[in-house]
Amino acid sequence: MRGPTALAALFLAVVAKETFERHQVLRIIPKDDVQLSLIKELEDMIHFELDFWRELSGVNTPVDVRVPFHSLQSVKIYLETQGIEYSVMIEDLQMMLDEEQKEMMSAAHAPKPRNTDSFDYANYHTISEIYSFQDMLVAENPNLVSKTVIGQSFEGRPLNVLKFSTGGTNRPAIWIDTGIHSREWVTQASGTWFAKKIVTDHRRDPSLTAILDNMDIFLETVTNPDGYSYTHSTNRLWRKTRKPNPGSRCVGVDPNRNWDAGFGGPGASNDPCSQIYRGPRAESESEVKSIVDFVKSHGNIKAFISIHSYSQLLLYPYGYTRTPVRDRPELDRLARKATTDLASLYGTRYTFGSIINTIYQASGGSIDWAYNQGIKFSYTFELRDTGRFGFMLPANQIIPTAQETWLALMTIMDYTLKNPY
Ligand SMILES: CC(C)C[C@H](C(=O)O)[C@H](C)S
Ligand SMILES: [Zn+2]
Repeated sequence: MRGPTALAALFLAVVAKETFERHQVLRIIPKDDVQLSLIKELEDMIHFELDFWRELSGVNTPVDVRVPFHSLQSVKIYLETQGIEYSVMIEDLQMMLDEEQKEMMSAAHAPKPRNTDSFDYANYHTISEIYSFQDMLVAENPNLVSKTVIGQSFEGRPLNVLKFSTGGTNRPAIWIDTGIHSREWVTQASGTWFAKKIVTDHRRDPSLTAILDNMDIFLETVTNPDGYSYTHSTNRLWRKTRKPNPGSRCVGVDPNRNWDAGFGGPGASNDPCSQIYRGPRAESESEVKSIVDFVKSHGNIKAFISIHSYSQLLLYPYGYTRTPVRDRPELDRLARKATTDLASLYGTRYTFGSIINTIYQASGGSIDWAYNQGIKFSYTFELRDTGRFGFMLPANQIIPTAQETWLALMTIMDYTLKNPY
């Protein structure tokens, strides 16, 4: 594209992008139930346009919230007059975004990778770069990797799933998804790294070879493509899908509240403007329904792992109820071993436990649905970090994050192989 059209495109790109000058991310620590309800009231003050990065959970559990500059003074006065302790986690969000953009722009000038060996795993990529990576990986490894399109997003993008298989028919399988929340960029990047790792280590790592001699792995790396594309084009902090909500000016459904598991209960919102809007009905989002249909038609998925960021947590069901799952002791033991193995590489410390006891109540979540389908080893990861950068994790942490997470994934996959059910 040359001349005026390129200039117009650049102008549109600059104009279209939402900016976050002097937005701050505050970390609020509610000390008691009174302060919890005061923060809940803050969440209901929609004119403040608060974006909760970590939802309200319990006493002494941090709540992270992005506060637009126009609300900053009022919110700080509200907190201070109520004696609610807070700290500034991110001073100026736009400065972090500019830094990230600069890194991406310099990486974008690098020559296009001709193969998956020269792909730049240490940087964030656009959806088209990830799609072409997927096609290169398939082309380079026809005997191990294939691509299945399990459906289309609302805006018509393919929902690509990479299948890693050494043969057999309908073997027991592992499901891994990354990027269901589009702003959690380290997860799509880690998923891309996982895909290459499987190909690199197959026939070299005895544990992975044993897994692939007996099981298949299904990996969806861009699980919310419309949202991911929107984080590049318009709003870096977009979390939901991009389907308009009839009767509302607000767009999108939280794809991790849209599953048929405790759907519509506490821990989701019926407000289309909420970041945790559950949608008009369970499985209303094609990005969710496509996975549901795929898992049901496959019928032999033995582990379901959904990867998010941030907070460094390994979570198992349930999120929608305090009732412990039947397999809680086993899931807890496996989570302990997986997080220990993860920490063995760089010392990254994870907390583990059930969703509702470890982070907050969340209804309509993917792994609750998977567990209720009979998929015992259902886990949600929350990757790095614990809030210093949050969703804006610097690209130099992509590979270390992926490497350490892979150790935990191998622990879970190896255990699944050795404990058939
Ligand atoms: C299982 C839930 C609590 C995971 C969480 C969310 O969907 O809110 C992500 C970490 S964003
Ligand atoms: Zn998430």
